[in-house]
Amino acid sequence: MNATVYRSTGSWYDVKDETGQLWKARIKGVFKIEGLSSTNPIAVGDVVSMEIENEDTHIATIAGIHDRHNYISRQSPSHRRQHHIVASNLDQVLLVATIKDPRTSNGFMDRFLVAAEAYHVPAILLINKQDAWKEKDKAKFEEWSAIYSQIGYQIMAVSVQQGTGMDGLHALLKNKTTLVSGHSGVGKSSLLNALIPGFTLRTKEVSGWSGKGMHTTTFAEMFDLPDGGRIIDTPGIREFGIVDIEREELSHYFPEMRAVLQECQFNNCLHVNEPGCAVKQAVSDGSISPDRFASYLSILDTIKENEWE
Ligand SMILES: Nc1nc2c(ncn2[C@@H]2O[C@H](COP(=O)(O)OP(=O)(O)OP(=O)(O)O)[C@@H](O)[C@H]2O)c(=O)[nH]1
Ligand SMILES: [Zn+2]
Repeated sequence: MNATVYRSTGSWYDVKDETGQLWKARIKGVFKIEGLSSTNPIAVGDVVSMEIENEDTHIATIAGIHDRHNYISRQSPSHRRQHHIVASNLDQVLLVATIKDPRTSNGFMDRFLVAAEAYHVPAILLINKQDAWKEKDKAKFEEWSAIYSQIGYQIMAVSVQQGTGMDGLHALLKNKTTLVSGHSGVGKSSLLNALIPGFTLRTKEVSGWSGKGMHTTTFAEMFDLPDGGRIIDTPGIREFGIVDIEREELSHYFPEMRAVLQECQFNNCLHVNEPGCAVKQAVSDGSISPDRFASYLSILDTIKENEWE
């Protein structure tokens, strides 16, 4: 029987079978996913084949894993050469961001988009707290909207608190598996509460009193949407690592640069100060946003640093 992984807590997984029944499952045997050394053999979103161990207690064994369409991983903090798979089989990733209180930086959004490109997952930018915008904030949204929609990203404004823009969001999420991300304070919890019935309850249930304080789970968790579709929450994960990107390939993850870089004079052009650079030309004639180019240079810099570590 096939089942989908909804939650992972160490060696146990919550899986849902095709009839919608939940099971507590553990792995039988050894899993090795070729070409990738990961700290977790199974991740949220994985489709597994499951064998029932105990019908009454709903305990099952995971006997195999189906090929992943895609996945998002990050570098393991303790083992730099190993990856931790955050989630798999995603239709899209959604970044919750804000223009004020707090202001999400362009750099942060662009790093998210580069990661999404590198993992081949479509990305959506959801700009929350529209209700709090003054004229200059509206202007900022218009500016972002022009930049990002022109290069092919969905960007939309909402107020989770007031419910504005939520119809459009529901339409985007319907029947899709969407991983939701965002830094602290942007209203991600408020959003998930609005989308997922019982979200607060579920979160409380997985947290516990450890003696040192409430510990909240840092595992990704998947939830069903009432109208079809699934949401993956990644508590505690602030940013996906841009793992394994070479300096020479970074510009391929900026769609607007990808479109012109064949015209650079040198085919290994990094678009920094090489002569005959089509990307720099596009920045100066206004067809590539200077903010996006600044993000490119700043990410390029961090890749340079990594090489020396
Ligand atoms: N004005 C306004 N405030 C909002 C909106 N959505 C959420 N907030 C507020 O923003 C603050 C942060 O919201 P949370 O939902 O806790 O944000 P979070 O991103 O989960 O943040 P952490 O819990 O720190 O990870 C709260 O005070 C919310 O009431 C909105 O649409 N408009
Ligand atoms: Zn160039």
